[in-house]
Amino acid sequence: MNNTPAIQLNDVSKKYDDFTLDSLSITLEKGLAYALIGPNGSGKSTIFRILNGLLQPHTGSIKIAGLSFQQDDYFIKNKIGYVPENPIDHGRVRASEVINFISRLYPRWDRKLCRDLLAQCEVKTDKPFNQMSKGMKKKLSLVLALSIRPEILLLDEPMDGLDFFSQKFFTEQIHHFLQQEGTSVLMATHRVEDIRRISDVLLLLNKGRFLGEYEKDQLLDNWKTLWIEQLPANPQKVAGVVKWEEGSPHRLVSKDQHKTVKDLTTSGIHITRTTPLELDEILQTILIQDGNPTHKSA
Ligand SMILES: Nc1ncnc2c1ncn2[C@@H]1O[C@H](COP(=O)(O)OP(=O)(O)OP(=O)(O)O)[C@@H](O)[C@H]1O
Repeated sequence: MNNTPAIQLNDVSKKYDDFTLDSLSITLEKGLAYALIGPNGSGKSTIFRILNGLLQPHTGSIKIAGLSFQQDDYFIKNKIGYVPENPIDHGRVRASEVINFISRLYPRWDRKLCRDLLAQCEVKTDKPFNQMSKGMKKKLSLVLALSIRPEILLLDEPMDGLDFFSQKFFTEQIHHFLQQEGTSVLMATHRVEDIRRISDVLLLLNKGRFLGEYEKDQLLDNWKTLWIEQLPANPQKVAGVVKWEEGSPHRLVSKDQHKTVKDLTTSGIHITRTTPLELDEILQTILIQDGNPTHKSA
């Protein structure tokens, strides 16, 4: 089996007047789904454009399936299915002509898959592109990206503008590619449902700075809310505690429930209840606090 990573970024940086993508080094393993998460303007689309070869970084090196753009631009582009945040504007050209044109650029183009996907998600191809609705354009963009039978799917807000049925339909298609075709996925999204349904690993970014990678299931297992009647003298010193709120009972949020339980038990503090945390609260806490415990009074 080929274990070459899907994507490797080493010390990649990009500078605009008021924004710097700061020395990003990450490795994305083959066959996994990664969610790129960060507030508006944190650099997600910039990373996608760099990965597509549309934007040159100021420093660093990029490998896609072990290949670099300098040596293998053509081979790399054949491997990537890209859904941009805003679909490319094809003006008055009909969707059928767009499909025809794109199909000739990709050697692995799957004509039957394209036809089936278009029929199932009800995209009509006889309309000029600029007369299609926002959701229809996004669906066409997804169908095109999947029909090239990509090794790597780069999805920038893929569900933005889609109705519920289409969201479900394309989530299933992405799962199919992940599980049956070994495709690797990198998806930028602000939607917690998409992170929950599609991703294995979360990559967190804030203001151009990479905060770290987290396995989604581990995050949900480790982060818990612990309810206690008696507050420790120094809650910030209890292992794993990232924030606490005074109340009756007091609420402790732990990023490592086992360590926190052990510490509290050693101090003789009784935990009345342990409850799960929503993924959005976990992500928000990591993004806002950047590792520093916070406290809310009653
Ligand atoms: N061509 C450009 N010239 C100057 N600044 C740019 C350019 N493109 C992006 N930026 C800036 O880079 C920063 C990151 O933008 P980017 O689009 O990568 O963020 P994002 O995380 O995708 O945001 P969002 O979640 O809102 O889509 C922003 O401050 C943006 O204004």
